[in-house]
Amino acid sequence: MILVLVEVSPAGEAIETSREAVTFARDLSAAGGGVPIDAVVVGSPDDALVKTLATHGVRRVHALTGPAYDAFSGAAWAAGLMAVREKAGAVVVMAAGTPRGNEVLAHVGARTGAPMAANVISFGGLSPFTVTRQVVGGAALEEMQLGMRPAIFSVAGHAVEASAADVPGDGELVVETPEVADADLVARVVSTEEPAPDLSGALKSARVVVGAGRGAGSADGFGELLELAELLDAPLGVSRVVTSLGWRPHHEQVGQTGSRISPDLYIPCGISGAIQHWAGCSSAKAILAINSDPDAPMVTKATHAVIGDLHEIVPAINEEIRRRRAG
Ligand SMILES: Cc1cc2nc3c(=O)[nH]c(=O)nc-3n(C[C@H](O)[C@H](O)[C@H](O)COP(=O)(O)OP(=O)(O)OC[C@H]3O[C@@H](n4cnc5c(N)ncnc54)[C@H](O)[C@@H]3O)c2cc1C
Repeated sequence: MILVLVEVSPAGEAIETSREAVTFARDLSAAGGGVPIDAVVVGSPDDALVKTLATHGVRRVHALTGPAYDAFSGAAWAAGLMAVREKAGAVVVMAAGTPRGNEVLAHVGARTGAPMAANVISFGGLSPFTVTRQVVGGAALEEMQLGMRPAIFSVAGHAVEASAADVPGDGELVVETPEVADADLVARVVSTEEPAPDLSGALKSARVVVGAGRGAGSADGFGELLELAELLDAPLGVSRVVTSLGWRPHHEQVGQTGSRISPDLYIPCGISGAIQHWAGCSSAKAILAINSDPDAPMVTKATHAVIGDLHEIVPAINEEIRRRRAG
């Protein structure tokens, strides 16, 4: 049996990436000759959720209930998943590659001693059980063999498109109340708050983005860069160093842990082009790098580059734009 942890939204629906994981499980099931797929959800699912999972091919929906499951705890969810797995004999344990999915599966891996592959995008065969997964924030792919059972892996978001099965599953609801040790409840969510409003929208959809990195020099070093951004009607996008130092707000960050941008023109000034920054800007159609180091990765990858001090080059560009517009 293939066991898939399905995360449920506050509205009581299976989240899209979990439905993608179930869709991925169907391919595995077919490769294994029709291995049944069971889902584990935390809490009491309503009929609509059970029906949705059945539509996606799920045979049984195991609902983990009890006070231990009132709030998220990676260890407690893993204990529940393990209890269902031992009772029902799963050979594969999966989840969506969300922060929670990866955390819970890491606990399952630690408890079983089996390796866990995070953010898998495809599987290459059952013997040996081989998967391909994203590493370095999606910048590289790695092939991994999962020789032990259960095979444990999470599915990277949007690696497959969630879809209904040709033949729906039975969708039988099984209520589970597994024992959870006190030690598994030590780290659990005690309160939640609404996320801050997403202010990065302009950055993600901009045609031109002016970038600024450590080369700006200090929190006071952004004057001419902001001026260039205003002249080009472009938002400012910055590196993580800049946000970590508190020079600019986090919603301006570009990269693996910031916004992914795809403008017609990106103008990174004083940004080295570390792989985590590149992950967020590599879709730019053209890059004009301004940097004092001719060997900086951003310079070597750029469409065009100006080598020198940004505090001299950017004011000169601003001046030229103003002069041409005045003319
Ligand atoms: C898990 C993880 C996630 C991360 N996520 C992100 C992310 O989302 N986004 C991100 O940006 N980083 C991210 N990082 C950090 C990343 O590895 C780099 O440390 C960061 O991008 C470097 O920022 P920087 O280019 O501004 O600084 P530096 O690497 O220090 O580069 C500064 C550049 O400025 C140039 N320079 C200096 N002075 C001048 C001047 N006067 N004029 C012109 N050029 C000048 C230098 O030649 C150099 O190329 C992440 C790191 C980790 C480990």
